[in-house]
Amino acid sequence: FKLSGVCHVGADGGLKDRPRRRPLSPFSAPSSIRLTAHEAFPDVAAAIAFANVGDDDSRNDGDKRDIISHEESQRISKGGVVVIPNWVPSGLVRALREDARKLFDDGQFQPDGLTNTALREQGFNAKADRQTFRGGADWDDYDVGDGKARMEFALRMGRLREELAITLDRPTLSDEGRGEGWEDKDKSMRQRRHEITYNWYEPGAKLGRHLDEHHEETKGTKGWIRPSRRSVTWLVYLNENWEAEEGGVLRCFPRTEGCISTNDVPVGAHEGNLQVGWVTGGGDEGGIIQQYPVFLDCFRPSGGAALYRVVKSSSSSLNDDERQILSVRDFDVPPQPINFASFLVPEVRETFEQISTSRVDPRFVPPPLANDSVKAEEEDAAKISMKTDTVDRDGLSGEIIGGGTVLDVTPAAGTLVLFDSVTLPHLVMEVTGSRQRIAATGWFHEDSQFVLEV
Ligand SMILES: O=C(O)CCC(=O)C(=O)O
Ligand SMILES: [Fe+2]
Repeated sequence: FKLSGVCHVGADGGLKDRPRRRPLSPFSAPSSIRLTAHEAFPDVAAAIAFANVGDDDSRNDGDKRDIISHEESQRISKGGVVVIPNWVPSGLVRALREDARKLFDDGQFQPDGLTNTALREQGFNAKADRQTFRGGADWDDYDVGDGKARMEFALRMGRLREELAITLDRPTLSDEGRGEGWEDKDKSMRQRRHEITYNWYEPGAKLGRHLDEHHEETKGTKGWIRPSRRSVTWLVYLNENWEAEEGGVLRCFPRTEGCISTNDVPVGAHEGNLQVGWVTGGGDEGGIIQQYPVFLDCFRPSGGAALYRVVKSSSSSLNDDERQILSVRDFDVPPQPINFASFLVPEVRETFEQISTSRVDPRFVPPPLANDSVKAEEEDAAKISMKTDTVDRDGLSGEIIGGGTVLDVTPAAGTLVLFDSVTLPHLVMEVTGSRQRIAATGWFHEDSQFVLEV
């Protein structure tokens, strides 16, 4: 085994003063996975851990780069999308693709994330809907497919998660917790804290615009149940030589490049309060329209909720941020569909953009409004086609709409995509070619703000 890369994370002297770094050995990759591997493969688990740390990926070669760069992780914090081609070595990509195919042939995938069309017709349609191999109990189940490749990949993702816990200053990302129901004899009840899955789109399948996580207070009776929530979304595509004409593009809706580069308030959550929108403010600097995340605090001393933005103080201490309350008075969060703008002071209301509304997110619609949502989806499709400008970054193209942009990512083998799970709407365009679109996808979790005792 190559041992040269064993200390690759610690070897970066530049990381020393980042907060809360935990000592990281190859074996501190998810212990949950390691334990199971030992159970199943007592002697190869260690071998994989070592072999993998020194793998021949150029990103880990002598340039002492981390598993992702500091700039890349800052892009997530600022509300951007990180896209890194060839992040997973091609041999591992091939093994995972073959594994997914085998699992699919064995009937191990389940329908998941039904499109609106399917909801209307009350049924799953393989030609229209995405299907998933749930990581829960099965990701490290050595009885099916290529468990060794899946573990090697899980270790790699575990190292990335540890890195993000530090660089994003989201310390509870590094908690490995087995997750809910792990002791449960019924496998289907078991859940990992950090989700890891394969997903599969037949030709014709697509996934509507959505967010991967929402503020618990907006979830009605489904809120405040789980001890952890989705924090960072990751996608790794497995499709060899995927061509643009084959469709299946991941369409993301980040802010503009200018806004991302000037944003100094971390997106997603502030002191446990999740982000629900954006507001324009402070005039435009050099032609750049600045937008700031708007957070929802539902634990105000009044017992009600308030919307606020964070104003960075001029002092360098991170704890000196001030909350600028943007709502007229404290309020009770109503049931869906929620229009947060109605609680805002008039000056702010005009530029407020809610991240997720029933109009732009088909999954955010309560059942009685299903027909409206269809209309909304059509309106939205029209809006998406109204392109006003284009951007080009690192060969990725997108079109600017409203206060944000559209960023399209081709699902090419080995490409890693990362973004904050709360702040970034996205969708998968229809697969128009004749072959399946296959990806490994997952969510790194951080602690929920709190959990209701039931
Ligand atoms: O497969 C993709 O590119 C995105 C999938 C997705 O958005 C999801 O599973 O939530
Ligand atoms: Fe998603």
